[in-house]
Amino acid sequence: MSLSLGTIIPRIFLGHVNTSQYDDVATFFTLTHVLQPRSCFISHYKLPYTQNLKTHVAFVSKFDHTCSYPVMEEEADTKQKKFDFFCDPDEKEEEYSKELDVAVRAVQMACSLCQRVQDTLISNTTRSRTNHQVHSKDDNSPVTVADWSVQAIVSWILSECLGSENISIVAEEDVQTLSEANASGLLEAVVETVNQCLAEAPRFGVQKPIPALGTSEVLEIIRRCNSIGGPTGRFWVLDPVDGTLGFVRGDQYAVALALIEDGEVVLGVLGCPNYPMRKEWLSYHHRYHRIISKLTPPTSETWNKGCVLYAKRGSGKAWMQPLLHANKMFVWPNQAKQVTVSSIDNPALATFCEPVEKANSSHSFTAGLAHSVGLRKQPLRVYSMVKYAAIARGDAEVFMKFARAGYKEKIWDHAAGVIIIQEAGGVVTDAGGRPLDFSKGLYLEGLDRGIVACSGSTLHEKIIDAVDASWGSSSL
Ligand SMILES: Nc1ncnc2c1ncn2[C@@H]1O[C@H](COP(=O)(O)OS(=O)(=O)O)[C@@H](OP(=O)(O)O)[C@H]1O
Ligand SMILES: [Mg+2]
Repeated sequence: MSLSLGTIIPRIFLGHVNTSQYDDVATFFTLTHVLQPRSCFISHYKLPYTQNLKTHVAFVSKFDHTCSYPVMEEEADTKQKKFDFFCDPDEKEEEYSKELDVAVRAVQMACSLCQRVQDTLISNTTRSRTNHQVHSKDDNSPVTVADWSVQAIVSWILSECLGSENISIVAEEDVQTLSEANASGLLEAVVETVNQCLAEAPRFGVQKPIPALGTSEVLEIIRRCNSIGGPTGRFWVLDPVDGTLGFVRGDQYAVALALIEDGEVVLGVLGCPNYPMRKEWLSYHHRYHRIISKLTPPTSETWNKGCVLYAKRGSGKAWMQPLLHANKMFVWPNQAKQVTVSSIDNPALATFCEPVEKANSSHSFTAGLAHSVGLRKQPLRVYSMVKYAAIARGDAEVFMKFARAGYKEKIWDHAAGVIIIQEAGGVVTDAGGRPLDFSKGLYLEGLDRGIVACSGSTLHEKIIDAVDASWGSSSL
């Protein structure tokens, strides 16, 4: 077993630790009754130990709490017994805990990075923004320093904390633009943004890189997020800045990270840095919220705008944390509260949300559906996966998206949001009522017409029936 940042140590462990990357070779003895829960993370590259073979001291840490524990020597014939203990049924509950913990910290850091970049973007003039900070992709959608920088830091944190040999990531950005000869200014800005963010890592309980990352390392950590997904194995899915249009306009956007195993989403983490303190403000452009926040500054005790939502498959629970305040230390679970979907099932009282851009979803088709099922309120048009967050938090009841024919939905635009809604008690399917299929590579292949997410099955069934009834006469 070789140790690195993020190595998991069973509470009961017998064996030798190969620390060949360091000066010493440590003999590692059983860690008996030392940790609750039964696993911990090594947060120091160096594992100090005494020369005394009977009483070793391991410095272990579950991110924030660095402690030292006496380690007792064990007899070799107890090995099997210890192994059985390690595989007890409680282990199930621990499944993906380490991944979730790391993913939430990564998304918290990403949100902090994005807030900084968005503040700079909207305070700069339109001219300088166009020239330096916002770029167009081949499909004319915008991409910013924040997209590449978030991809870099998430890639770095997952690899450092979970072991790079196990990390496979599907993510939205590639390094083509950054690698072009005329992109040196942009690349420099990305490297600076990445290092500025990672310098803050200890506040989030993550070790920072020493020395800071160089240009080629930053390019490499972005580039290696080039997995293509598929039906088997484990891979992460990242949308570094979902709703980039909302982001550059100073409005809503999200950071979305999910873990997929054998084609199923098993973890979802969704950062919504501009989620307002009051749900009614979702329907206003974010600049109103900025003005209001300035008039009534939040105290450290109140829930500021912005949150991170997360859920583990099969837990039946979804959670929400506030973003970490400046100068505060992240201590798990960082004031997390459970969230559940709304109990409203009367369409007349329900709120439905949809994409802001009518190019992304037919507003006229959803208006017809809304009318036929009796949804009476104005649609809530919000950029990005913040719509999924609104359903999971109980702030809206329905989300519908009907893209133009031929558009293929990407897995990173939905994975994190889908599992969070499902674990919060809601339902998400395609317009034929079938689950979204994350096992077919980068796209939601086979998606039937559109996506319908609801707080409950009553509303969901009504909408699915209405789609069938009106599809033939639609122009989609
Ligand atoms: N033509 C078309 N049709 C459907 N969907 C599209 C289309 N073009 C882009 N996209 C994807 O939509 C993501 C933006 O989120 P939304 O779909 O919620 O739209 S909106 O931003 O609120 O208008 C957006 O995510 P980001 O690229 O991360 O911003 C895209 O992946
Ligand atoms: Mg997206």
